[in-house]
Amino acid sequence: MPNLLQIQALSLSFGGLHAVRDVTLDVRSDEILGLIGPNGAGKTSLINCLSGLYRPTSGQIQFAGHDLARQDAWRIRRLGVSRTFQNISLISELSVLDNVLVGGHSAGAAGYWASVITWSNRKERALRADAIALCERLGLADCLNELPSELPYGTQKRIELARALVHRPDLLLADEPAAGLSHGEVNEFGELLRDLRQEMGLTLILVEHHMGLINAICDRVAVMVSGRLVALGTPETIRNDEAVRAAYLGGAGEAA
Ligand SMILES: Nc1ncnc2c1ncn2[C@@H]1O[C@H](COP(=O)(O)OP(=O)(O)OP(=O)(O)O)[C@@H](O)[C@H]1O
Repeated sequence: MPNLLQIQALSLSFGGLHAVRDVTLDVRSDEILGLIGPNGAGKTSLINCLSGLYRPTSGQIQFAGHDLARQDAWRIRRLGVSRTFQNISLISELSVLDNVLVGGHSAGAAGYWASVITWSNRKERALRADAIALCERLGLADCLNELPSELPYGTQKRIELARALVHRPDLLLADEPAAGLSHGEVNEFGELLRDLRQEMGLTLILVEHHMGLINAICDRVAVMVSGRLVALGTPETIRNDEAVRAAYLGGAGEAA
């Protein structure tokens, strides 16, 4: 499989704190790559660099022929990279459908309001139809007009996922999507991600502490410790890697 994303010698520092240290990593088209590591290992910081929320201190990020390392977040999103956040960030005053539509609008160059003014009605209608179809696919058809806060947590997670997928990204960065879900919901969510990868031709980077989910759906797993990439391989290889077990799996990661 060709590489969709190439991360080369990427580092990010906050003053003297090295959150990401010299990470080099290729992500293949259509793969699900798990990103694991203890708390504070730098997983979210790496994702934040990929999505343009943080500017890396040094290094390169090549995505489908574009250099992302010094791009603004909205431009990265328009190039086809989307993300979900550790903490659900839905807009409580908007309905489920409007929350999802905001995801489609924010892929525009100047953000939601400018695009509301400039988008043609035809594009608006197409986006709306697309958002409704996606909501139906994610099991949200019955709650399109409800407020997210009145819905169960697992449903809110699916709304967030719909919002990230509505502009049809090529790469989805999912930051702890299983956090807070029950055992059954985690399994369902994993199956959904795997199916969506197939249906939408998605490539996924999945930051997760839930090892059951990582083992169930990831093609490869990357392990970060103290900002560094310390191992990369199939879930089975990573499970049996002594150094990884010592650094991580024997500690925080075993719980899930
Ligand atoms: N904006 C920031 N300013 C200062 N330090 C930060 C900032 N963001 C992250 N850090 C620090 O960078 C390090 C890596 O944090 P990061 O959140 O990337 O780790 P993580 O692997 O995602 O952890 P967790 O699994 O707990 O989410 C931590 O020491 C954290 O405190």
